[in-house]
Amino acid sequence: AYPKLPPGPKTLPIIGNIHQLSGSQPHRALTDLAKKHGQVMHLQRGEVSTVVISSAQMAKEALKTHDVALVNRPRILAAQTITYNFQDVSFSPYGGYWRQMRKMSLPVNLTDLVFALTNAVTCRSAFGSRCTYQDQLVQLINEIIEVSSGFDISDLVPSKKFLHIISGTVFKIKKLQSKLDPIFESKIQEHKEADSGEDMFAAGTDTSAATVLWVMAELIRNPSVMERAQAEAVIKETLRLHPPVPLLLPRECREPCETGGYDVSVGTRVLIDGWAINRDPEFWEDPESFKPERFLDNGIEFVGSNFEYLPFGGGRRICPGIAFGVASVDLALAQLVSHFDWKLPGGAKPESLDMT
Ligand code: HEM
Repeated sequence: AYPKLPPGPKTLPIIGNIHQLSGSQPHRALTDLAKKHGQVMHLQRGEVSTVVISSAQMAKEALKTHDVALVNRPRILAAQTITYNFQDVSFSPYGGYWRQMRKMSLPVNLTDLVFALTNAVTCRSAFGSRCTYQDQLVQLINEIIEVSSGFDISDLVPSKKFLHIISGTVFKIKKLQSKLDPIFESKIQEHKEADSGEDMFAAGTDTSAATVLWVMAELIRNPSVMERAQAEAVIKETLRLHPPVPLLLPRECREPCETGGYDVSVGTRVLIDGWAINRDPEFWEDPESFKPERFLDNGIEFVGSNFEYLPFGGGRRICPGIAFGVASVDLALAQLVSHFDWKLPGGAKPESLDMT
């Protein structure tokens, strides 16, 4: 017998439904289609048979009941190339290697990391871009701090120039300068030649950064929230309305299963529309409004046990970076919100912010 496929829009020859998904925000197109065809919907995207899930109840079936059946990722070409044949966590097939990779942890030198962080922040603010020579720069800055501490002979006996030469200080400083200059030169050169596209791309795809920016946008539009900002509730509400990975990462069926009464066969791509689910009026009162208060006492957590809230996905392939991601967002926001008042330039109205 033929498998019982979920309902879906009519397909065209060869392309199937691709024409209905063009544009930069497929989650919005999928959410609109699901309103017509249902919370479990079938689409043909070229050769790829795809099931789209757009409700908490169906997401629970997919991520909990059928977690093992739907635990694989599709073999996306870009991922295959960039990760040298799926050697990363996100796209490696389910199995021993993936399990090992998820567990992997390394000892770190916290001092180096913190230094690198503050340096990276400074570097980005000063130059507007990432530092190619960050390691060398950190090393150089350490040495510069050492010779600038005011305890060098040249600082203690400033008038006796010959001492500065004999002690080697002058030579040391000149050497530091000769190492530092080319780094600054190359930064200036890069800046002149910059096609800022790459940077924009990096920033746009960085989940934590995207979250911080969305929080800031929401706080500018909702100044009263800014005052009584309960950081975690604000972050949760922002991730509800603006999940940086709105369709989670795609799954691929590895064992036949049934979702919502429909058959899902091996090889079918399964997309979970977190964006639609996070805004489902059945669960969320006034779902389009930014109201962090709703998270103060609803007990909803990031960890994927509430299937009406899926910013980090769920099941075995849930995001392993939740704690890290939330901490980074929290850290950045604490700096931004507590030290500055934020308004739009030129007296622009907060309502004029483009929230798409
Ligand atoms: C606000 C920040 C972040 C958001 C919203 C986010 C969201 C997500 C989502 C939706 C998935 C797909 C889960 C699924 O398929 O059910 C995912 C997977 C993943 N995330 Fe995150 N993420 C964030 C930060 C991070 C950070 C900081 C790291 C690493 C330090 C990270 C590492 C990963 C990895 C490795 C996977 C693939 C897991 C697997 O396939 O087994 N994420 N993330």
